[in-house]
Amino acid sequence: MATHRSRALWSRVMRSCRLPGFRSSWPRGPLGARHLSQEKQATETHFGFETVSEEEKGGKVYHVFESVAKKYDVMNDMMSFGIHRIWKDLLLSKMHPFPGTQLLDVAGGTGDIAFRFLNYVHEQHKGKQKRQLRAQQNLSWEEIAKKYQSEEDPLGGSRVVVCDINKEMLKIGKQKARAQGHKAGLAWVLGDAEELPFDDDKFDVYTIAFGIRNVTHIDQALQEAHRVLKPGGRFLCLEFSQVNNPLISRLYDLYSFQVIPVLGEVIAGDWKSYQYLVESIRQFPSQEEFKEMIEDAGFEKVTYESLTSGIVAIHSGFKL
Ligand SMILES: COc1cc(O)cc(C/C=C(\C)CC/C=C(\C)CC/C=C(\C)CC/C=C(\C)CC/C=C(\C)CC/C=C(\C)CC/C=C(\C)CC/C=C(\C)CC/C=C(\C)CCC=C(C)C)c1O
Ligand SMILES: C[S@@+](CC[C@H](N)C(=O)[O-])C[C@H]1O[C@@H](n2cnc3c(N)ncnc32)[C@H](O)[C@@H]1O
Repeated sequence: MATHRSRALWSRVMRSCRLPGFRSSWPRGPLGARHLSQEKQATETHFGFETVSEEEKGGKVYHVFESVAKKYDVMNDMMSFGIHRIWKDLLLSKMHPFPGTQLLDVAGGTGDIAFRFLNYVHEQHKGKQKRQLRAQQNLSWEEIAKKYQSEEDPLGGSRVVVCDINKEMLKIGKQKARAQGHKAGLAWVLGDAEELPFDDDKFDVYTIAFGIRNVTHIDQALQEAHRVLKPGGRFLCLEFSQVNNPLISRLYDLYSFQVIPVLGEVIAGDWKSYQYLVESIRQFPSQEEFKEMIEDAGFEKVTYESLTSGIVAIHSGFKL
């Protein structure tokens, strides 16, 4: 059994070695449309390096996340050596939510961004409470104790809605929320980024972390982000991007194609989903191309910051 498994693994490693080594020769662009004839562009898209119909793609993406949900968090720590945590923390520092912020985290999966948000606003609120108490000089110890124990909202009115298309990812997210003691200020909604189940002008911030790459019509998801944000609201996206240092790019490619699917097989028993992950990263537009797409959806003051040599980037835009 073990021999069969390791032989199968090895044959997959060898097959993956035949993949092109340089990103510049791979099809790029949000629809991977470079090789498609004009009349096919409306109905065909890519799923990793595979060309599939637009109708097929959603189901395939659903299957990937249904399959990886249970091992999703451990895989992220293993693949990125924990670096994905730093990227997510940086997204929160960039957001720097104000008291009362209403956040929508789309493709929120197992809740990493939402939990960071809740911890951030909780700490912020505690800090504010302490400063207020220090400023009130003549309080008795009873009054101080009462203020600490008061039923006041510990989040200062901030709320987060996690929206994801995948039931299994949300299920794991809810389990994590219970384990981490998050109850208040958090809602889970099953929904599609391309057709959000929310009214217009509802949220102060929209985040999407490692999600938009998986959406079939990225332009539609961006328009939906714009629709549900209040005027003055902010769009923030953390996503894989283009590495600009040639040496790091070469090592990263080697690591991506030779190591990540192997980790996927060994840890999650799922080579294909992790092959899809690395291929989908190569299909996603560069920092500048994605910036243009965000502007096309109506966002203004669009900027981005590349992190870890451009392995990922955080894009930001405002609905003005
Ligand atoms: C299905 O869809 C998904 C599933 C998911 O679970 C998650 C997602 C969404 C994704 C995330 C939330 C984040 C996931 C993170 C990543 C995909 C990885 C990002 C990668 C990094 C941060 C590491 C960057 C790596 C490099 C810059 C390349 C450096 C690489 C090397 C020195 C090794 C070169 C590799 C080879 C020569 C290939 C053969 C090597 C071996 C067989 C030995 C293996 C060696 C190691 C394991 C050690 C490698 C050491 C490093 C990579 C050190 C890196 C340190 C820094 C970058 C500071 C989702 O959509
Ligand atoms: C790589 S995970 C990211 C999860 C989380 N944001 C994080 O940073 O760990 C991608 C998520 O996107 C979700 N997703 C894919 N297509 C979607 C769509 N059309 N609408 C909403 N969520 C989608 C998947 O179900 C999955 O949970």
